[in-house]
Amino acid sequence: MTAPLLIFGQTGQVARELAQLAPDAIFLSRAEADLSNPESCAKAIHTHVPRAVINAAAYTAVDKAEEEAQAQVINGEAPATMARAAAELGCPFVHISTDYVFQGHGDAPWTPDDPTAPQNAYGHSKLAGEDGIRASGATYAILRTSWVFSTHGNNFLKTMLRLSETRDALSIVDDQIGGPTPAQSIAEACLSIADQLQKDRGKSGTYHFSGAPDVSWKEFAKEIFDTADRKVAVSGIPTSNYPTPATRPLNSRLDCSALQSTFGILRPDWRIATQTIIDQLRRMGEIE
Ligand SMILES: NC(=O)C1=CN([C@@H]2O[C@H](COP(=O)(O)OP(=O)(O)OC[C@H]3O[C@@H](n4cnc5c(N)ncnc54)[C@H](OP(=O)(O)O)[C@@H]3O)[C@@H](O)[C@H]2O)C=CC1
Ligand SMILES: Cc1cn([C@H]2C[C@H](O)[C@@H](COP(=O)(O)OP(=O)(O)O[C@H]3O[C@@H](C)C(=O)[C@@H](O)[C@H]3O)O2)c(=O)[nH]c1=O
Ligand SMILES: [Mg+2]
Repeated sequence: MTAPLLIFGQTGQVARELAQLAPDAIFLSRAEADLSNPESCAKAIHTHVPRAVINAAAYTAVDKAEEEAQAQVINGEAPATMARAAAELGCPFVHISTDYVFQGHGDAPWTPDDPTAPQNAYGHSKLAGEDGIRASGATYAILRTSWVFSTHGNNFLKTMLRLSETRDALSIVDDQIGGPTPAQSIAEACLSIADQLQKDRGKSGTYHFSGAPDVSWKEFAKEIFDTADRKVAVSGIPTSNYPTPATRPLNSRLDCSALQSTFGILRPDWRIATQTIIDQLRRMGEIE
């Protein structure tokens, strides 16, 4: 019998897509492994002796993270502790990180080696997790992605569809640019990376992965409304006109070429997934 694939997270956007693609994997809920108790996560890895570990759990409420110390433990300490346990067993560790580790100046796509400078507490917590994993001694892949959306959970696409039920005009920031990324594509990438790392530990490292083309949140919103046949007038506003507790980077473009050359994984066109997800939400009766 081959050892199982062990996945932290069960209810999140990426975790649910992983469950579709890898039904035989073991998925750990918060009750089974609570990331606010990192040792419980290390223990789970030692109990299951997996062939690889994927961490799809995280604290993702960006504004709330500004005042919740828990985010630092869940995103910072837990992944580092998991990676050390994986190193002890010699199994690869695949982890998802974020564009929010970057400062966000300029307009060039960030490469994996570019200097990081998070602008908010969530970004700091995710960078701490990355640093801990890189220092763990594990064979690892840190996959930085951005603007994740799917039929499940909380995401910008679902927020826009919800707002369109009651609003005929919306103001959306048009000076934050990035790549919306379907959760399903991230799940596919994580599974392929886990398999490839098992065969070739030399691929260990930090990589970028986001949907193409890069757009502003306003352009993403417009595509969502066009695709779902919603009549909403969208006007672009600068970030300064949409104050939030957490500062977001303006330039979230990610250079994904290293992932392509090392793992053969291409950027997905997020417009195709937008159509697919809206069709699915209709079939599920969640939208008209
Ligand atoms: N969402 C986005 O736009 C982006 C996400 N990312 C990263 O991608 C990864 C996946 O994100 P996504 O799928 O959107 O996340 P979601 O917010 O959809 O899901 C988060 C998951 O983490 C679990 N979780 C949260 N806290 C704990 C805890 N203390 N112990 C155990 N499990 C916990 C949640 O479980 P429960 O249901 O019990 O709360 C849930 O299953 C994360 O690492 C995130 O940082 C990167 C860039 C963009
Ligand atoms: C609802 C709304 C949002 N916005 C803006 C606010 C923000 O800049 C942008 C997106 O809003 P959100 O709250 O979805 O963004 P946010 O939760 O910050 O999304 C981020 O989540 C974390 C987990 C990540 O790692 C990032 O990659 C990114 O996806 O849209 C408007 O301009 N008008 C609106 O009516
Ligand atoms: Mg959010």
